[in-house]
Amino acid sequence: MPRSFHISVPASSANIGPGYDVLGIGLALFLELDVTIDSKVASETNEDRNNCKLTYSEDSEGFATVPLKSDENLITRTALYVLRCNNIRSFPSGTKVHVKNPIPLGRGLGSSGAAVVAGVILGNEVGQLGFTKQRLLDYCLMIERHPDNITAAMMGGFVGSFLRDLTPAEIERREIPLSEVLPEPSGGEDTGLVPPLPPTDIGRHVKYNWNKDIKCIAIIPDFEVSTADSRGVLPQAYTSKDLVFNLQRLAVLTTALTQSPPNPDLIYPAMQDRVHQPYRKTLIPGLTEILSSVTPSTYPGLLGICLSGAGPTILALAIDNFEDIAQEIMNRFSKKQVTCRWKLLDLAYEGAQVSHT
Ligand SMILES: Nc1ncnc2c1ncn2[C@@H]1O[C@H](COP(=O)(O)OP(=O)(O)O)[C@@H](O)[C@H]1O
Ligand SMILES: N[C@@H](CCOP(=O)(O)O)C(=O)O
Repeated sequence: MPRSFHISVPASSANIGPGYDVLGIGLALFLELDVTIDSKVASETNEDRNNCKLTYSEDSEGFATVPLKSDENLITRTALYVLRCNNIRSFPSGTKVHVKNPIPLGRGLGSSGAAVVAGVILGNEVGQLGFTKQRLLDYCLMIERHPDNITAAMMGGFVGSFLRDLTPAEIERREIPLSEVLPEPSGGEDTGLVPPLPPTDIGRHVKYNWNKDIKCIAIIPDFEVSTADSRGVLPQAYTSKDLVFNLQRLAVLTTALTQSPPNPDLIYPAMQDRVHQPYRKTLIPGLTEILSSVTPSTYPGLLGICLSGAGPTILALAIDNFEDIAQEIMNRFSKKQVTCRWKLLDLAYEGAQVSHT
C-alpha cells in the first residue's frame, strides 16, 4: 500500500544575545519535505544505493549545491542514522523525498538544525518507529550537539534548553566523532555496523511565553559563516565578570519578552552579550558597530538586537518601524561591501509537524 506524508520544520534563531547554547526561537520559515513510499516505482529509486530518490525544488536555498545522494545529504543521512540504529539498513524501496527549503544555509538561521530535525523525523516515519518528540531530540543531539536550535525547531516557540549530566559511558557515546555516527558517504558496500544509539532523555527544555506583538527582523548578509568556524573562534575560558554579565541578562530577558507591553529599557540591555558576539566580530565585518547602530531611542519600536545563532544574520526584535530598522542595518553592512536581504518573521509556535496524506 503506497504511503505519503509531509514534514515541516521551522528555521530558528539561537542565543538571542546572552543565551549562548541555551535560548532559541522557532521562526515561521519552514523546511518542507513531501515523502512518498510506493514499491511499484522501486525502479525509479534504486539508482540510489539506499533506495531514496531525493529532489529539491528549484527555488530552494542550496538547490545548486546540496548533495542528492542519500548518504551525502544531511537530511537523508540523518534519517539513515535513525534507521540503522533500529536495525533497518535503508529506506523502503520506492521512497521519494522532495524538499522545499527557504532557510538560507550557513547564515545563523538554523538550517542545519532544521535539516537534522527533518531527517530524524523522516527516519522515524519511514521506519514506523513511533518515537516521541523527546526521544527524537536525543537522536538530533547526537548530530547537532548544542540544544538551542534543535529544541526550537522540534518544539517551536521560545525555548530554553540544557543537556542533562551524562554518565561517563554516555559521554563517551555522545562524543563519538560525527563521522562514526552518520553513515559515511561512500561508493562501497554497507558495512552492516549499527551506529551508536543516543542516551535517553539527554535534552531538557522549557517553553516560555512570548509576547505575540514582538516580531523578528532578520537581516541576512549574502555570505556564509559555518557554525563550526564560528564556534572555533570562541575562547575556552571566561572571566567570572563576563559570565555574571550574561547570566544576569539571561534571567531578565526570558521574562521581559513575555511582558505586555514589552519594555525596551529592559529588553535592549538584556540582549547584550559578552560570551560569543565579541569574538565573532572577526568573521562578520562591522559586527560591533552594526549591533550598536540602532537603539530604541533612535528607532522607536525596536526592542533589542543581536547576532542570530552563529551569524552572520542580525536579529532585531521590534513591534514597529521594521523597514527602517532593517534598512539602517543593511546600510551599515553595505559600507563594508556586504549586501543583504531582510525578512520580517513571526515565531513558529508549534515546531516540527508531520501530516499523513
Ligand atoms: N535543507 C538542507 N539540505 C541539505 N543540507 C543542509 C540543509 N540545510 C543545511 N544543510 C547543511 O548544513 C550546512 C549549514 O550548517 P551550519 O553551518 O550549521 O549553518 P546554519 O547556521 O545555517 O545552521 C549547509 O552548508 C549544508 O551542508
Ligand atoms: N548556540 C549556537 C547556535 C548556532 O546556530 P546556527 O543557526 O548558526 O547553527 C552557536 O552560537 O554556535
